[in-house]
Amino acid sequence: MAVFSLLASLVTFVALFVSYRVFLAYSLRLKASRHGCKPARRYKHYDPVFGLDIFMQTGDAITKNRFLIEHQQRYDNYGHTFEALNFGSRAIYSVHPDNLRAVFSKNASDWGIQPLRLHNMQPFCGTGFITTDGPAWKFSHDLLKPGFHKSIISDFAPLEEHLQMMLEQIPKDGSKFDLQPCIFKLVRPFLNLRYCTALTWGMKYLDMNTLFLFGEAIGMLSGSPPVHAKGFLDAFQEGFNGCGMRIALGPLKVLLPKKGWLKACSKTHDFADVYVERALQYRRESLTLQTPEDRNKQRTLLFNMARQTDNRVVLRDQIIQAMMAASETTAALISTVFHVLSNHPSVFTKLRAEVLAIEHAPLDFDKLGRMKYLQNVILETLRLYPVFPQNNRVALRDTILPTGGGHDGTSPVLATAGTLFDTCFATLHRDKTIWGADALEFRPERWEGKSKPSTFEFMPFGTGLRQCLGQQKATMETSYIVVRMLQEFEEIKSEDDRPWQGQVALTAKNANGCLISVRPASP
Ligand code: HEM
Repeated sequence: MAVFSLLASLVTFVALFVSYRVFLAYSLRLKASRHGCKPARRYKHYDPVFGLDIFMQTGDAITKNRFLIEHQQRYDNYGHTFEALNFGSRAIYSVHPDNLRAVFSKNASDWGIQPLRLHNMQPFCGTGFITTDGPAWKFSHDLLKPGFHKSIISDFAPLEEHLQMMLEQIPKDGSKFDLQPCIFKLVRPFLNLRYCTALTWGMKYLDMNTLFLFGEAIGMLSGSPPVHAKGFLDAFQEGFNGCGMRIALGPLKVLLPKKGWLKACSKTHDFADVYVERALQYRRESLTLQTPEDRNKQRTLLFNMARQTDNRVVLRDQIIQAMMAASETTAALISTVFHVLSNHPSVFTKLRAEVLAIEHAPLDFDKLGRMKYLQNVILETLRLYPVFPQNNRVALRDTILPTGGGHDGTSPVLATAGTLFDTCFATLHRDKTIWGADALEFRPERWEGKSKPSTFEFMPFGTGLRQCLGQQKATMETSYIVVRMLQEFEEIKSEDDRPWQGQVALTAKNANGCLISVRPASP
């Protein structure tokens, strides 16, 4: 009797569940047809159940530095918008500006990142602007924002100091060298100390971003890291990579070993806690901090957050996430600018003329900002080689993308809650329907005309509420380094015939480095 009643309950449950699913499917279809929605073109999967083939192809493309090419080919084959399976769930791939407007701006509250990231990244970096949506994101954003004020990020003195050390070491006899690792040491937040000590030239242990983030170049200038930083660099990298792997592997992440990763997370926390304690101490003493050195301590991003909260976990989470956001970004941009300049002598000559015209007067934000050709070179570099080439969101509720559906790809597309939206800025920025027939050419002059691309046609720093807070800092530091290098060298020549090949982790840089030779400016 008990078995019978158990069976009956089970059957009722299954019937209710099936009816609910049917009702859901029906109401969704109704909603879709009411808005004229049609499905987008379907990716032809070999695995039609989970779509593991696309996952494997993407992994293979990453290891062969063909990730961006693979994406471009998919869009060439399927058009601006298509759908595919993502571990059995639905994913919509789109580089259509109207869809980007919907996802990043108009209907941005329908889309988020928390369901994708928080559970995968929390042990490493907790809750912050990278891992949350809604009020939690807003809280983090508001904490960070004051730390990016122009008055804080416009001091180029530390950058010049580090640049001088690099300049001393650059071979000036016309021999070829790789500028990329050198630049990465200049502005990269975290240096692999083992790698740096192995280099015979370049600036040792320098770090612009850690200075900005928490006020210390982690032992780089002295050549030995402080005790609390021992092992930190490896731990941070392992923790960060572990987050990326967990997101990429989706449900397969259970296969990843956890113990080592958690240890790396904990090591990263211990390191960050040291700076959090210091920032809180400055907060307590802030009224008595009077000297210029003290005021410098107050210019860090962490101190600016500690002014607003004394919650240690909040501060730790934010500063680790800020380290992640800053990681390799400016360095990748600077290094790519030199790649293009060394490969385009006429651009180099034109830019150098602009640089020489300002003579050696001190450089500041306004002066650099007014150098039109310089800014156009940077924009054009970000167009063809965006540092963040790809981005994604997940639908938090049922919502509609304005285009991409039906045979001609112009009907709206229904995205049900949980649908992944994936876009590729590298493809968007090379779209001939937006940029014209010469879209693949590096031509800074294209930015001189009156008609500028819309925010949804060119978005190297993202757009909408989550737009990059470090944009001005990154572009001004890049401007500064480029101007100073062109003051120092009258020729920067490429020593590499290979094209730029995107090595994509979170950011993209040239897999082949930046092999150049230089000729110092005649006195
Ligand atoms: C060339 C350099 C850089 C590029 C191309 C870049 C790009 C981006 C992009 C595309 C986003 C939006 C992410 C999204 O919508 O999901 C973003 C957000 C952000 N970036 Fe950058 N970034 C750069 C440098 C930096 C630097 C140096 C910092 C300094 C710490 C920084 C801090 C941030 C922050 C805090 C956010 C999140 C803003 C928010 O959600 O409120 N970025 N960045």
